[in-house]
Amino acid sequence: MTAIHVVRLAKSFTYYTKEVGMLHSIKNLFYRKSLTKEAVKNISFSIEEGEMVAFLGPNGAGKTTTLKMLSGILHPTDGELTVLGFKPYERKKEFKKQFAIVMGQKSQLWADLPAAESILLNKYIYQVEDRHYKQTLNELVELLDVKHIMNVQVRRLSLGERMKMELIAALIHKPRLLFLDEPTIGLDIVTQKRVREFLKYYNEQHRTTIILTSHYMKDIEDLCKRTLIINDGRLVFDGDLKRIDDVLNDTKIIHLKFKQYVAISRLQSYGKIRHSDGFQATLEISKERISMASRDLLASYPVEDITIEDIPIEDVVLSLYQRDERVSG
Ligand SMILES: Nc1ncnc2c1ncn2[C@@H]1O[C@H](COP(=O)(O)OP(=O)(O)OP(=O)(O)O)[C@@H](O)[C@H]1O
Repeated sequence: MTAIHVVRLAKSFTYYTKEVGMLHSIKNLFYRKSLTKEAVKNISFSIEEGEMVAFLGPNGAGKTTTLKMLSGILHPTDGELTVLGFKPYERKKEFKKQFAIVMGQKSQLWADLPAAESILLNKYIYQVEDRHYKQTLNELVELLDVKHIMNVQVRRLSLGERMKMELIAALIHKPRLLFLDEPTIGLDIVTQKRVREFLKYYNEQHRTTIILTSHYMKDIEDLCKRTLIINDGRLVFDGDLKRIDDVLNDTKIIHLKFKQYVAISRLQSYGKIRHSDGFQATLEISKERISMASRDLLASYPVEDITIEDIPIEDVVLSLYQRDERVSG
């Protein structure tokens, strides 16, 4: 079943500029210059129930605006939008019961109370039956290993502990759709991994549709088979991020360590030189030529060590932000 269906969705904001100074303030009483910002420009996509999809893009690309339209906070300017069979902007009670939002940078728990109290409050807001509440709470508490801190004031919890509580509070009513906005931001590597493992397991067990934004590529690589990339309000990539390298990038990186000095000019014919000091060199060589070039380098120069790497996925994604056309992966 399709969870989210979006056709030519668009959102523009009209806002007013105001110059500084008394004279301008008086002028503004009679005349205000209005500007229009097209934050989301005719994007179309569908997400099936149970999918875990990443939503990426540079700052100001239109991610939050899109997520706000999907959750009913903003009304679209144009286009069609169906989420779990509802028009989100109608804000029906039944729709609100079926999704949850977790934001890494903004807590939804009462800071002065233990998380258990906020979670209980959500039970009443979402009218979760006692039996289901106990069952879900036990499952989540066990999976996230937080039994010992359920009654600690939220403001006393570490960032990682708080994020686990945010997840429990968001999932206590078993939403069918979960929006995760930077869920691992600021967490140490071990806790990031723990949160990722939990999300993966939870998605597999409950088939909850999850949309995730994150600046950590590891989150996306580990969790999402599908990534939507938005740039300047347009959808520029829809596919598996692992495939983005095949589609967009035709080079690899080769690191060389020499036993003796090798002049930079002798390496230029192999490809683009990223760095060279005579004893170490880093080159970008086309994927087609990489095996021949490495054989040749080993045979012709006093090579002590050689490693071949893919271009980091962050760099490939960055190159996509600088292009205009859409790419499929
Ligand atoms: N209420 C508003 N009025 C005017 N412009 C807005 C409004 N909300 C967002 N914008 C503009 O729309 C564009 C998209 O903003 P949005 O917050 O969706 O980006 P984003 O991809 O979530 O960025 P970030 O990663 O920085 O959070 C930005 O240029 C932003 O300044």
